[in-house]
Amino acid sequence: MSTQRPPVQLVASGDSRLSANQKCWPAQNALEEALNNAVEKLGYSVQRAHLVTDQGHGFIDSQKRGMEVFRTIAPDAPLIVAEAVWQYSHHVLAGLLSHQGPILTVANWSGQWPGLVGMLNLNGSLTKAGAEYSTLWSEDFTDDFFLGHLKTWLETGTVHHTTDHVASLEPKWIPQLASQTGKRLADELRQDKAIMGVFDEGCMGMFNAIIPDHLLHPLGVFKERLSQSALYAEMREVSDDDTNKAFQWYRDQGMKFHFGESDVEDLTPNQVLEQCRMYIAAVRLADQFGCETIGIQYQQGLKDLTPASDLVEGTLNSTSRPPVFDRHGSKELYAGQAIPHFNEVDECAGLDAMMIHRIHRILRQPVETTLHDLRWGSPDQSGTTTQYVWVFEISGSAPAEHLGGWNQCHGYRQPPMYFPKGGSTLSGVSRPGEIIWSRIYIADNALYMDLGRGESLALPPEETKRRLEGTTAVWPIMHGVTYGVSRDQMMAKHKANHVQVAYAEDVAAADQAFWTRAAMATALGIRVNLCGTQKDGSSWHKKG
Ligand SMILES: C[C@H](O)[C@@H](O)[C@@H](O)C(=O)CO
Repeated sequence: MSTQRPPVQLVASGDSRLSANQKCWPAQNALEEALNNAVEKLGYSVQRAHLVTDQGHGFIDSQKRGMEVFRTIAPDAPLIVAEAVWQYSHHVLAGLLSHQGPILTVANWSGQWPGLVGMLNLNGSLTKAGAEYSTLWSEDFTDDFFLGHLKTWLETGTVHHTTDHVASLEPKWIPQLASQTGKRLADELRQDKAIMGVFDEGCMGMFNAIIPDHLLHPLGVFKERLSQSALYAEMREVSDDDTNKAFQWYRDQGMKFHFGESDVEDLTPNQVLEQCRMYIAAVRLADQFGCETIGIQYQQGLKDLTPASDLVEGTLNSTSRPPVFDRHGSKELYAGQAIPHFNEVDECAGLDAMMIHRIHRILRQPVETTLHDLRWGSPDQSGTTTQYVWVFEISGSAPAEHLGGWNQCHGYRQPPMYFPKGGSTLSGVSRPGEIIWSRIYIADNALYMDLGRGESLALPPEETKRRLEGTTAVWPIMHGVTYGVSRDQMMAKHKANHVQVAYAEDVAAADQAFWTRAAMATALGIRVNLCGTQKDGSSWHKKG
């Protein structure tokens, strides 16, 4: 039956780090086997467009390799991009943008490696580029949701997901006070302007994370393009005394570093000292260039020079952090304030964080915010809730305030396959509370914001352990619930790399912050989508 039809082509984009590609290859192999079985059951066949190399993995591991592979693929062939791992979108973007046949991105519903995140990054990048694609996910590729959609794609070349949980915001829905505050804050930003410091744009092929200047400038936000070499040079200027004081500060606050002996496998005090230097250097550069927010790319370039920047990033996002003085020791910089940091230079998240800070400051709500990956999700097995619980997790840091304070924070070594020079994570479990979640993304040459409400839940230790062990246990986690948005709705509408989260004191305060953000974003010209429902299940449009 299958022999009559041309085979579906399959490509797999990977990391650019050989160590990660080799370690994660077995998971990709297992995904492809299950996926091939599903396609074959439906009467079609799959052909891999590139083979396993003598390096011991079958991933496209660079843009160059991606272009070579795509030169061999018939331009109109049906094409699946299958992802079980974190991948760099630019490896395959060039080929996908000129491909004329139907494209399907697929990930396995597994937290083991960030494959879902990799696929979502690719989806966001294709969306920004205006490319047509369909997308699917599955736990074992035998469920009806997956097989039904796969059949449709094989037969018609597209899959449609209903997104009726999303409403395009009409300004008249916004309550008056929130509308006025949001508009005032937007006017201030446009009038006074603000600087976003970007340490090496284009982190890890995240095309979707780069906001084109012509979309950013009308908001009053301008990029200062900084270099990670400048950060490294500034680190070398930080005195041993200042470095040691910062290290002592973490210990005095009760942060628990999990040290070992081996620099290759374990976290060592020297790695943390280097991170303290980086933290001080980053604050000084932010001050020198007048940045309201900064983003450090870190994984490429910096990872071969110094330990990972996560501890730095989480610390910058915390209001309570080691004091930093200028080089002469005369003036404390950004005293009493967090300096919002957008990990992996996700500029969309950076813009969002900047808005959150301005809004939550005025509303006297917690300003600390972070992005997370939509890493995985699983129904709660502890009997605490019947709501679907996401694993919001990011690759190394969250603000200490989210994790319940510094004495609840743990510093573990970053996984060696990603970070050869180690570095401490800023890990822990996010405290329970009401949250506002959001994601800014680019489509149709415009900025969009999806906005929703939800909750960070407390789950018993065994359930937390299950979730950590099902993902990357050394990274910080939030047990996230999204009001009125199911797992598949959340996935289908996700066109960003990350999800941004901020807390508010209670339901009313969170709703107020939600509406004020909607108002500020609208006044800035960002197109806002309200997702899901209020906490009590009622729709957003009835309010206001
Ligand atoms: C270390 C990995 O490469 C991470 O960067 C990846 O899982 C992400 O967090 C992507 O947002």
